[in-house]
Amino acid sequence: MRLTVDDVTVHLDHRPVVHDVTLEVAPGALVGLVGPNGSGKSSLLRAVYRSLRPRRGVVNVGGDDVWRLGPREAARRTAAVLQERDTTAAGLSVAEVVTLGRTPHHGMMGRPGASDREAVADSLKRTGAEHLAERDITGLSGGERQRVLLARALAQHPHLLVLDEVTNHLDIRARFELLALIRGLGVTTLAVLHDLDLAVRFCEQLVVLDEGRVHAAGPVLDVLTPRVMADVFHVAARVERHTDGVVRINYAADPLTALPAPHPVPPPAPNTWPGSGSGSAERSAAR
Ligand SMILES: Nc1ncnc2c1ncn2[C@@H]1O[C@H](COP(=O)(O)OP(=O)(O)OP(=O)(O)O)[C@@H](O)[C@H]1O
Repeated sequence: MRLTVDDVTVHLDHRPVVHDVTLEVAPGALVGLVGPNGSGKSSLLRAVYRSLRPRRGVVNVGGDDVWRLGPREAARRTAAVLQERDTTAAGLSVAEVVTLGRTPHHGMMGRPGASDREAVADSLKRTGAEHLAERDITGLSGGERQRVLLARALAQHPHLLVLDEVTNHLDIRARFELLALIRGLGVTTLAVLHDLDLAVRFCEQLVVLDEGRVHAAGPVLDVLTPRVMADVFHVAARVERHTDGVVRINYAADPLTALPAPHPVPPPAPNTWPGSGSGSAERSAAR
């Protein structure tokens, strides 16, 4: 399903923190929502997953304004994975936590049936968390826990997934694994990502928020120009597609002042490190 956010303004504490934001996520696409601290990313996301009512504007999922749907119908469409440590699940097994994702389908009082058990098993499998099913949720590592929370969201069978900094606190391998998993899901996803290096690698499209407004939106290479890197993120960097096809950020030697060279500098050839012996070969060749 398609997500459209149309002219949304969000107030917190009687002041606007998100101003007139319009954006779109095509069905099945993964769009990264990036921006500096305090730019309004989480507040905008809250308006999308129906936790903070916008002062103005419309959030539309699959053709319906989510703020006009009942909470249960909205929960059937949208699942959120957030960065906060969710203590409501303390004492539950992983399988029980993932089963909570089925609540919008069978209701608070309803008992999970065969289709719910199937959905739980399937989402544990898709997230590689089957082996954790009987573990207590509180005893998991940060990476394991994020997988389980993603499994709970998938068990909801959402049409839209919203993710708020789900890679925080994960080690580098776990970050790559989680984002590769999310990208492979094929579910329409809007993800707040703090780590720009991961955002450019895994998202085809980005929305850059700055001071609550959309500063730029579109394909990564069009959006993260040196100008935007400087004006919004206040660092000197170029975002480039390297010869291996991967988009990477090339930061200046001193990212706080100078721009890097226009093209990535190739890494030194093997055996040219000081003391490796080939330096002397080079020197003799130069003689
Ligand atoms: N509960 C609140 N009450 C009042 N102001 C808030 C509240 N939560 C956030 N804000 C303010 O709203 C603005 C946007 O905050 P928000 O958390 O949406 O930004 P963010 O881009 O997600 O930030 P970060 O990258 O630091 O997580 C900030 O100025 C913040 O101080």
